[in-house]
Amino acid sequence: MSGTDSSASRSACNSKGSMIVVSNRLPFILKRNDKTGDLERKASAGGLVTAVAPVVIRGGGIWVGWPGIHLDDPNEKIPESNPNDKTPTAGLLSEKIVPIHAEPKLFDSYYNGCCNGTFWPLFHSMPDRATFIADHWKAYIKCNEEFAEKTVHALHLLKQQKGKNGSSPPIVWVHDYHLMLAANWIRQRAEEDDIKCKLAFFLHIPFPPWDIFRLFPWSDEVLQGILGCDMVGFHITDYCLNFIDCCQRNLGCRVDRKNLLVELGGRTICVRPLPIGVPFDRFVQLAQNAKPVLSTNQQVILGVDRLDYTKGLVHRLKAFERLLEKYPEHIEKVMLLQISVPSRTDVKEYQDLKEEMDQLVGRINGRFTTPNWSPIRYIYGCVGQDELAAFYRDAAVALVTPLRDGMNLVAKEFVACQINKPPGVLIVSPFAGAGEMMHEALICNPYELDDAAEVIHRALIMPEDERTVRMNHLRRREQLNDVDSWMKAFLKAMDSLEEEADDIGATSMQPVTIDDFDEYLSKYIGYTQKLALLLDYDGTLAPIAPHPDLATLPLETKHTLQRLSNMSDVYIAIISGRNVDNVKNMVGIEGITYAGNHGLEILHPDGSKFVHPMPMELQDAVVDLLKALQEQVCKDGAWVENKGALLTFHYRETPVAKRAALAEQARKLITEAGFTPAPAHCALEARPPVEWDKGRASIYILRTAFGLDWSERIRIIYAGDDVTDEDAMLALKGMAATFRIASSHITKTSAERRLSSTDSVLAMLKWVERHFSRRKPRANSLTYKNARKARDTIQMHMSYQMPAKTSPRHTPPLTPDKTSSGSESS
Ligand SMILES: O=P(O)(O)OC[C@H]1O[C@H](O[C@H]2O[C@H](CO)[C@@H](O)[C@H](O)[C@H]2O)[C@H](O)[C@@H](O)[C@@H]1O
Repeated sequence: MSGTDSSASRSACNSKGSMIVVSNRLPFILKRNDKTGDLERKASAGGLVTAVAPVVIRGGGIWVGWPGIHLDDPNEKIPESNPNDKTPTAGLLSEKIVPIHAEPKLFDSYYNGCCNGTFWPLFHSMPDRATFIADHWKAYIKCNEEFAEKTVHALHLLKQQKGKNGSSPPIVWVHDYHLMLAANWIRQRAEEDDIKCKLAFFLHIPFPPWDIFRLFPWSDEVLQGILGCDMVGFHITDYCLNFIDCCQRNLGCRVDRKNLLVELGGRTICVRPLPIGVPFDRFVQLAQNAKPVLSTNQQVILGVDRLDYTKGLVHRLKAFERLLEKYPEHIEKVMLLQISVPSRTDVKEYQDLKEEMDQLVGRINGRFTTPNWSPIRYIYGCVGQDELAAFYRDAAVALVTPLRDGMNLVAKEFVACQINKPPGVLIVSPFAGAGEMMHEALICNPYELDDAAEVIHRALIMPEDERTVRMNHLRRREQLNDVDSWMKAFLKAMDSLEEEADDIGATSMQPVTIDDFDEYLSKYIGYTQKLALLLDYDGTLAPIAPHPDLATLPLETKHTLQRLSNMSDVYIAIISGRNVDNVKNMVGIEGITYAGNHGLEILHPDGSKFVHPMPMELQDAVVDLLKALQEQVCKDGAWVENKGALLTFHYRETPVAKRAALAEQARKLITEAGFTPAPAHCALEARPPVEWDKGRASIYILRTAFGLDWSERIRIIYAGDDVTDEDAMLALKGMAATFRIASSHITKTSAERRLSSTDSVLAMLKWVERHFSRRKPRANSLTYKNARKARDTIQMHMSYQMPAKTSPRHTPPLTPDKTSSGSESS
């Protein structure tokens, strides 16, 4: 028995039957010892094997697969594992192995021809790279028959061992695109032999949309083969829906998209998203123990991939080149470390890709290299687990930008190894399964080189607190959803098959009764323990009025907010462009957080205040600008609101015909004074040249003001109506449900949803109230004590600089800057 004894394996063996795993390869490969001529096992350290092998071993199950070598004598005995082997497969006795033997030419046609020449590119939505050759397909059928036959043999072996009235029926779990036909034959043969079993299939690569899938001439057979199972698993819901769509269109199956069910020949097949994870704790351990291998003070951008055309490596290098063109400030400051693991090296396409990569690396290095620095360090080869963990741990940015990928475990391994403080940033392609769940990563379309360069730039300059919040979320999710929990989810799905399979008739007829918030927010909030509500004031909570003093909070909104503020699990901050005392006055609720001047001042519920430091020259500049605006543009009803650190030039009461000219004049004055003019509703905000906005303020509030314990499940909602709210929506992208309030469609927004008015905001708040209403009121102010502690301990990193009038806005340092920390006063 191996040392690995996962909780998934223990739960699998409480009451369940055995498991037979069927995969193209066994969980180890056989090699012949050059000297002795004996066969030896070479163990696999992959995450999948780590999770699945213990379950098979503990349940007395069997593994069916190809041993990685063509044996002259198919009866040659499979050796036991080496006594020093500590990997999870060590306990898999040779009697629990059923090896596949196939004639080498046939196997080549099946494996290289059909699996990797046809299904691999087609299922990755790259049909131009796919070949459709009848002989390859015939070989695929033959090999799948062989796998099915050997699996039925394994079922017989189990039946003999357990006796006729033994435990519950075994689970037969067929893996991946190599074996899409096997399940149907296993079912038929098992039925003929009167052997009961539950059949499952899991696809590790994407399942393509119908328009791509139907290009395969024998696509119906593939679907029928998979539908031989009771349960079919994919990484993400999109692939499930693609599969269901194909079943309906190709085979005319009755389907239920809501409950993910397909009906064929009187049987109901459950389709389930089962996103795979990584052995999180193992990677943490590796990262803790690995010695540093990167001796550089440059920011390292890391890429780790098999050298495969699906991984977008050429696009990645070009995006990096674009970054250096657009942002030369990164020259000599950053380095792209690309590790490309050799793969399918005897296939022409892969050889061509290697050639292209070699040339591109040479060209980019040739173009940008300086005497002290080369932009790309390229490793073509394998790296050990320890070294890999060190790369993951010490990289500033991980670039995971495949053109298409079933899941992508590099993204997850990177996150697991990010144990350093402050952490790095993950960039993921939306075309990887990982991109669907890792919301807090920066999303980057690898095809759009300019945008990719922008995203890399954003990652390189991302403030420390934003990096920390994003990485905390990412790590927590991956720790919860590690490979063991994937295994558990699979076993649970197999357990509940009977109940779910009965549902198709009943559920597909049910009318949809849920409203918009139910659809969007309940999915997002789910069983959340805590909710952070970040709300803008003017135009969001209060309708726009002719004058700021008249923009009062509607009573119903006030009462709803009041009740929400008394709920133990709801945390509220009002984040406004008004000055903080003014907005607190307008809202008039005690015990919540107020941020004024777009977050430059933050008033905590306990009365203490955070004030972003404002150097003298900037204070003087505000006074000068106020004077200039008052003297030159405060006419025809226009006026300046003096908010202390900030100014707003209002022209709502100016006749429409005169507004544009007046606003233009004001814009000039604001720019000349070294401030940034930001358009608001009939107003121009003069924003100081500081890297602090509603985005940074939101992150600060979430991290410190609320005193939240991030090991709990926390959800965030942000709502705002203004361009200044876009800063927050961008900073919270992927981490929050975001609403932009606008009466009509807006083209440029980072928000996920639009709400048409302040009335819709109230409706949303009431939805939240209903959702959380069964919880107890806040007992004491312990939370705020925690918050105070958190604020006291956090290092704020911000600095001001009065820029030369034409220079870009100042970027705060990435390392703690003790001389310019924000001030806290009670
Ligand atoms: O961040 P917010 O809470 O949305 O504040 C943005 C600005 O709101 C106020 O001005 C706007 O609302 C006024 C009242 O409805 C309206 O008269 C004006 O035309 C709007 O621009 C406030 O006066 C500003 O200080 C805020 O920056």
